[in-house]
Amino acid sequence: MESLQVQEESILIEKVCQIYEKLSKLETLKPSKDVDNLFTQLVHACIPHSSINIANLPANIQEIRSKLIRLCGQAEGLLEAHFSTILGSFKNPLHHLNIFPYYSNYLKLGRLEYDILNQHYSTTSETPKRVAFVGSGPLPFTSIVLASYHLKDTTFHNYDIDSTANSMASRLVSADQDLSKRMVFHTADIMDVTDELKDYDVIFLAALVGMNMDEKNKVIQHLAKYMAPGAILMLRSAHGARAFLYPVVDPNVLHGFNVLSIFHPEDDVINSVMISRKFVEPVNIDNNYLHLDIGSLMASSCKYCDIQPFNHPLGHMKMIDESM
Ligand SMILES: C[S@@+](CC[C@H](N)C(=O)[O-])C[C@H]1O[C@@H](n2cnc3c(N)ncnc32)[C@H](O)[C@@H]1O
Repeated sequence: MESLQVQEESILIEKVCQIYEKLSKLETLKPSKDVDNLFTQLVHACIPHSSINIANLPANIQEIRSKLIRLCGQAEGLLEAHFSTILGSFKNPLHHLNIFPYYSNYLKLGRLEYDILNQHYSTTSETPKRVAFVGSGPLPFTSIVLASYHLKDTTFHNYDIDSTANSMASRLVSADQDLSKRMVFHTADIMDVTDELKDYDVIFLAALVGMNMDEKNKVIQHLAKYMAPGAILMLRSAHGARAFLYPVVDPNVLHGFNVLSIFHPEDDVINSVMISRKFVEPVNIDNNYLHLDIGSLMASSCKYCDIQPFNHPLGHMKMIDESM
């Protein structure tokens, strides 16, 4: 690695550790000038470094990273609850969403996720009718943005383990004729939700559900078990130094799914977007049933990892899934 890059990365790591030290000493992570200032510094420090490979960092930095991700998750939850409370005081909260400082980021992320979903969802012009968002929180902006601007006939089922988050979230849409009917809220740990998961054409998994690799993989394997064959799983991950802020989803552990593409934004959208499709029915090859597990055969690069299947050894396999 170039010495300049090594130098830049050690400056970044020094800065991240300094910010972590200050955040970890704060009484509370509720929105305040100090908290906002520290997180703004953290985001501005991380965004430019998309080439750093977090997996190569030493154990002590990895430990700081996993603690920092939890602090970021806590602060995000408190920030969303704070603004959801303010928005809930308006007659129609949906007319005031832009008071949230990162609303434009959600508009961009929603557009990005919609475009990627649109590209892979289906060769026919149909759109998903039932979408679940897992980890919707007190400010379910992704569901609101998709329902308002992109998927106007789709019903959104929002799952959150926290009943307070759900009552705050449902308050935001209750005054709206359309969204009050198309936004449903379920209070549950997603790990306890089983059969109903097969009812969804698309499931979004929030970045903050599963705060480390093990927890994230447990949720993904649970979804793999209960989702309908061919249904789409949209995941939020992180790339480069953005992985100091959010958990990373490793495409190679998505057993049960074909990873169709991964997009790493270069602008101020923090999350990477990964789209995958649950395996279709087993394919009968000369009477030996075989699950289509080409995920592990996939080649992937970085930047825009539009994962293309190799000419895999079973090339003669009849693909039920038209998008292969
Ligand atoms: C604060 S929101 C933030 C969503 C954020 N925009 C994202 O993409 O992650 C994350 C929510 O996930 C919820 N959550 C965490 N683990 C969960 C689980 N196992 N089942 C359902 N909801 C969960 C938390 O209660 C929290 O409200």
